[in-house]
Amino acid sequence: MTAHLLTGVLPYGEDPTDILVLDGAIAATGPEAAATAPADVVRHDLSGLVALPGLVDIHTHLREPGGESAETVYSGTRAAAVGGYTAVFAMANTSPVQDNAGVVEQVLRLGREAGWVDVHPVGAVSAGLEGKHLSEMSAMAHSEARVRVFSDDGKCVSDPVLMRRALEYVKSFDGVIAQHSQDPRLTEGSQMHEGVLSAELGLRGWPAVAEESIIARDALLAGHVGSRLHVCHVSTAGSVEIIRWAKARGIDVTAEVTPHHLLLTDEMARTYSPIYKVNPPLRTAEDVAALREALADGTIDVVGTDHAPHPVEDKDCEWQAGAFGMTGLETALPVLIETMVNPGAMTWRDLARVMSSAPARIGRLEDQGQGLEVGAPANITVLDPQVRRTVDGAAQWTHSTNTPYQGMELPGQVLATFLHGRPTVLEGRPVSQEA
Ligand SMILES: NC(=O)N[C@@H](CC(=O)O)C(=O)O
Ligand SMILES: [Zn+2]
Ligand SMILES: [Zn+2]
Repeated sequence: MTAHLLTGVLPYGEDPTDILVLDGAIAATGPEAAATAPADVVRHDLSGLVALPGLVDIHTHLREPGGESAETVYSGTRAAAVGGYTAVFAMANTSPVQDNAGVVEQVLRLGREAGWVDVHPVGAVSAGLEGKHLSEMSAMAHSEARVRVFSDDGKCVSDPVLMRRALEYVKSFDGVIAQHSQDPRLTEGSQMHEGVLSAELGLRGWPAVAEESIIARDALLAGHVGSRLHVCHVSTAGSVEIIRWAKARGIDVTAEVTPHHLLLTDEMARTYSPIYKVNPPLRTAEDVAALREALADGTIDVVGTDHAPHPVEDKDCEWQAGAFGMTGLETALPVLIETMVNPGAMTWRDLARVMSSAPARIGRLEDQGQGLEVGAPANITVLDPQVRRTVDGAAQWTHSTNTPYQGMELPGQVLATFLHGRPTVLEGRPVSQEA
């Protein structure tokens, strides 16, 4: 395997050093890196650029099988690599659903063939995402895909008995239930955040309580059975309070926030453009402030993109008819720099925690999220935090164009990504994996 020498990088934005990548691992840093490099090492001058451990996305929709008009495993994982990711958890709401060993192994294989990032299929909680009976959880856990994260994401596991059983069941293989917290009865026909603005715009509201009541219930259930709960895409200040309370009680709960909920508000609905239609909906400025604070203080553990590509026809329509979801893999890091790092709310080390090590731990990954120490697997992303770029959906690598940041200027660009010692991105562009 080719050796790579990354010269002049700033690990976690700190002191400059060289990093030697050899046989898929970080072999040496500092003066030793160049001194011990083999003669045929490939040198990359990355002076002054920030190096972070490869990012891990706990919440990605790759859409394959079944949704190839929006994304494929290939296009989605290539977009992930360009965004600085080295691993993604692929959500189960595909067609057929990832609710058995055969489908999760198919997604695993497609991910390996593509070679852009490590793909970890999420298993559905219920058969067919129907919320009635448990899926083949154990078969998925013990399959080659080694599934540890289970979710009906897109739908809420609303039946408390089924949720309790799922929480109990995953304990035997150290799994976690990742819940899409949305009470279905309280959100029938909902279009946007329920508040002053939904009344003004005449769009049916999605109340905060529909999220918060499910989180409270699930936290109590997880505590009761002594299991692990992960809360997907937390979007309200009230949810943050409940999670803080649950953690203080010692309940094993982790929480995730999306980049879009850290930056955008329900005000975007004034455009009536379904590009801003997402589940859970964009909330108020007060909610955004509470989410940022919770991410900084550790109440919210991770950033998950909830990358949700949709074909043009499902977004180029009136609000009511539009699909829920927005793309996010190629803009997550820029949005986090804009909302958390540049304002001084988080350091690069904090960012590495919420975008790499914590999601790897929640998903029980062994070869991701270990940092930039000698001996760690060489999963590395190198970015220029100074450059500012205007987002253009048509120029992104994802197959879909439903980015909510179209035309916005955001800081930061990933210039290089290394996956197990092999470059997947150089000079900001994907490196052909054909060789
Ligand atoms: N976030 C969304 O608005 N949509 C997601 C489903 C989900 O994450 O709940 C999708 O699959 O399109
Ligand atoms: Zn969801
Ligand atoms: Zn999702």
